[in-house]
Amino acid sequence: MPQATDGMVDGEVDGLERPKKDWSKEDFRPTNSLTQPLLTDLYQLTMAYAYWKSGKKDAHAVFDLFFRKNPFDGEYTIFAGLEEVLRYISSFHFSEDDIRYIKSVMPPGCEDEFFHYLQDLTTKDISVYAIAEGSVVFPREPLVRIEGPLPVAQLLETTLLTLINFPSLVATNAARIRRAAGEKKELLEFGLRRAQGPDGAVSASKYVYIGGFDGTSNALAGKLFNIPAKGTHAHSFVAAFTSLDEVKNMTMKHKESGKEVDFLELCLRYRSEMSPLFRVVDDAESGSGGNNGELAAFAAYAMAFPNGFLALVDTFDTLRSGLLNFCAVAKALHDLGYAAVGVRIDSGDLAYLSKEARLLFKKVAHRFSFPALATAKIVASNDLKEETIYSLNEQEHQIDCFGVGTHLVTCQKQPALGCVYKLVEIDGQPRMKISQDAAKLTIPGRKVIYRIIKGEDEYAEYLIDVIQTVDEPPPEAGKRHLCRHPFEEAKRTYALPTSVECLHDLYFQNGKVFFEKLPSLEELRNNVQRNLRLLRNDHKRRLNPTPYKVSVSPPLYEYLHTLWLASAPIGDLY
Ligand SMILES: Nc1ncnc2c1ncn2[C@@H]1O[C@H](COP(=O)(O)OP(=O)(O)OP(=O)(O)O)[C@@H](O)[C@H]1O
Ligand SMILES: O=P(O)(O)OC[C@H]1O[C@H](OP(=O)(O)OP(=O)(O)O)[C@H](O)[C@@H]1O
Ligand SMILES: O=C(O)c1cccnc1
Ligand SMILES: [Mg+2]
Repeated sequence: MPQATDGMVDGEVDGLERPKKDWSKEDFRPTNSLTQPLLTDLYQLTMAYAYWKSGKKDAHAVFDLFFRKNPFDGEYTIFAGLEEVLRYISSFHFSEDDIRYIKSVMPPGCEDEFFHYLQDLTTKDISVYAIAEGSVVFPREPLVRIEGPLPVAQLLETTLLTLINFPSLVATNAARIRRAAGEKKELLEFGLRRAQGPDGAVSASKYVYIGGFDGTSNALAGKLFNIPAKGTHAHSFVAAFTSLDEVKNMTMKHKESGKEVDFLELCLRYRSEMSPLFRVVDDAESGSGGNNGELAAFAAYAMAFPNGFLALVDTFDTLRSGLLNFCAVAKALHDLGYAAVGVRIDSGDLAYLSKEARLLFKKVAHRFSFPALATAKIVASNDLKEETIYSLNEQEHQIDCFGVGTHLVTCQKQPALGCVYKLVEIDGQPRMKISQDAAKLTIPGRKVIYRIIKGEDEYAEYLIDVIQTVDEPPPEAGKRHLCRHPFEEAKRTYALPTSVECLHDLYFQNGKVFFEKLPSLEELRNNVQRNLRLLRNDHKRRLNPTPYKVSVSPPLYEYLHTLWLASAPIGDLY
């Protein structure tokens, strides 16, 4: 049985050096077999037919995928899902069975030749430009730019959106919870049972790891993505033991000497000696102190995992039973040469109970010459969310590890990110979706984003992003660059870059994925932390964060406004 040195029972992957990702060894297909060309809205297929029918099958289209508002009342988003997009695009193909189905649902009268066209359709003429996965991104920035034949690029819309919206949302949620908890705390994802189905769960486990969580209870996600799989135990394990008789006469050997002792007897002796510190009268017969079933469960778990003993202490009474039973078993383990790990608290006032637990650990550590107990790990769970963690911080909690499930994986505070996919150019002609609401205008044409960075090394920070047309020269380090608000004329600023990063890169062309540009999950996780370090604190704070500036270059401003005026009809008042 693999055991974690940090006490959580965990999978073998943790603690091992992770080898550099070798993509050639992978079957580069979508993780979820539901990710296939038919996983789209029917209207993509009907539009593809109408494009084909009207002679637009070879029109060259450019689509931008972007969102308009950051989630969770925040001012940043973590971009995630690109690898799955590439897995999907590179394996895109309609099966014969798909074609039969499409024929059956398309309006009657569609020409047969279209279905032959669909059957032979590939993404070999599609190019995918994107921002690196794990980057911090902002409203209106094209996260992905798809170029290629109109019907094919159109058919990708819905699937790409579903492959990016949830991953980016849940990775952002995780990054926010990491920020609330602080760098030093351990964060575990416990959401599988409450997630929106198997894909919601597995995706969440993957992307919250990228966002800054340390591990997951989801064993399949651990296996699929090499994420540390970790966990404690449930209330059912405690409830399954009702009396001390169930672990009576079980002996345990000393780790070094091999000397055998009656483990339960040792636990009972310590419980009795410790009970005054817990202000209970310990009487194993009447059960007036620590609950006997609970002690039996803890003893059984400790015997199974002597190096990884972490007890769920809130089944009966955290202060009077759970913590007492834990300390007694921990001391018995200590006598046998093992180190207990800690406790999990899953109900009640988590700040108060964690502080009381720490005090009791310190008292027992001192009284029983058992110093390691003073720093035993305290895990907390129970409906945790970002706000609760901030509140627990204010109350000076003593929690070392947060187990977070429902709110994290379902993104209860904001259950969807609103990425959209808009046509911005066709056959070299710019396209713009006009709206009364300036925030909803699309920025036309093929564009690229530059991120202007101020300062170096530990003083480096993101200053402003500037969207330009692909033909413009990039901003240069050390040269003032004029950046304009995309829609408000008076809002302009000069920015002086110390360095400039081009955010877009080419990831797929001529049917080939540029694997050398794809990071491993570990590298993605590091990329998120690097990006967040470079983002100023005022953009990241919880309350009323400052919006990060996303600007356009003067030529793009002119281009966009000329097109806007040309496209907006003029009214006639009379
Ligand atoms: N000190 C605290 N400050 C702020 N929120 C807390 C604190 N302690 C716990 N919470 C949160 O308060 C909520 C308590 O949930 P709830 O009222 O269901 O109580 P419970 O402890 O689960 O009780 P029960 O055992 O009766 O189900 C949880 O969402 C938990 O995360
Ligand atoms: O509260 P969440 O953030 O969703 O975290 C996951 C929850 O799932 C478990 O509870 P459950 O009652 O299902 O089982 P248990 O017996 O292990 O507590 C765990 O104890 C947490 O309370
Ligand atoms: O391992 C745990 O403690 C765990 C796993 C899933 C859900 N709640 C808790
Ligand atoms: Mg629970």
